[in-house]
Amino acid sequence: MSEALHVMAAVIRGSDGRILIARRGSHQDQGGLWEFPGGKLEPGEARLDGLRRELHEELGIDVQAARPLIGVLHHYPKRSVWLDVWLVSSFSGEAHGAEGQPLRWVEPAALDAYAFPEANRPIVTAAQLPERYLITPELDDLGRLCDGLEQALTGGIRLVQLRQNQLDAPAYAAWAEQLLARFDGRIDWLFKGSHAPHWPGAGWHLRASQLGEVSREELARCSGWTAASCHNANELQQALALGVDFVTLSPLLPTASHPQATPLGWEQAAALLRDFPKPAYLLGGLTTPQLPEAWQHGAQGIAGIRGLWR
Ligand SMILES: Nc1nc2c([nH]c(=O)n2[C@H]2C[C@H](O)[C@@H](COP(=O)(O)OP(=O)(O)OP(=O)(O)O)O2)c(=O)[nH]1
Ligand SMILES: [Mg+2]
Repeated sequence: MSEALHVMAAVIRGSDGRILIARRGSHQDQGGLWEFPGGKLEPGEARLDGLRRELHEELGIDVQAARPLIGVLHHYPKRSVWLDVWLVSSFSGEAHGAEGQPLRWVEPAALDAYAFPEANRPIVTAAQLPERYLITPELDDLGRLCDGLEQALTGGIRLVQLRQNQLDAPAYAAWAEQLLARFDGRIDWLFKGSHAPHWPGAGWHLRASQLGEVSREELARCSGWTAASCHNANELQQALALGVDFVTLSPLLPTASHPQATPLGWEQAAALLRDFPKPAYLLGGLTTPQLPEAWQHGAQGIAGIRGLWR
């Protein structure tokens, strides 16, 4: 990281949820491609100051609320860049291309249609994913699960992993189909299992032990989000090599569901995520008020069963 160019960049989210992108000039590095506005941090400059300065210079806006979103170290043939990307959720002024660059406000899902530099793939994913990832508790009754999910939706949850380790594969598939029908389009689901789920748009969450078994071809059969459970540097590397969209990293703190596991703690998690260029949710003993701490330690947000249920 020391020799990489430290670049501050912003995912700027307007009040309607759309995201601002700009087109790089043809004379610039990565010219002609779309980017998240920003630029090089100056020597001795604090990160947030650099972000404010760049957005003022390039867009004529003043940042009012921003927090870290994702850090991506990327090696281009001619230079290495550390893209230090923040989410800007409030600003004053009217954004305009102060350097003559074209701008566009885009729905998060539509970002996939734009050509970005190679380093940007995980930033686009981070811009599309929410800050919380709910993992369902194991319940013996589908009706109770539905009631709890309705409450979670009211509380702003929209990304959910169906974890029901008490069910065999056919029973699990039956629940999955009923839940897909019932919550039609309101939840982004990730399912577990030995094969990619075949339902359109359904995601797939791999156990750590599947990282060495699943092929990239099998992963590509999944039309929704792909994710993996990771617990150490080795599993994070495997997840990166396989090419999942995001991971969970656990256990952060002691939990009731995994009492025998040794917790990572905040500092070790932050050290692991510094070198990991994909969105990661911290998991284990966390609740919503700890989100800002998770962001400060390099995470996309938090995942949880009990901590996010109700
Ligand atoms: N701002 C920004 N830079 C990106 C993105 N993706 C990506 O690979 N980069 C690379 C391209 C450049 O090598 C570097 C950013 O430097 P820059 O050219 O924007 O720096 P700057 O605004 O200070 O510009 P300049 O005055 O040197 O032209 O990071 C992105 O989404 N936003
Ligand atoms: Mg720039």
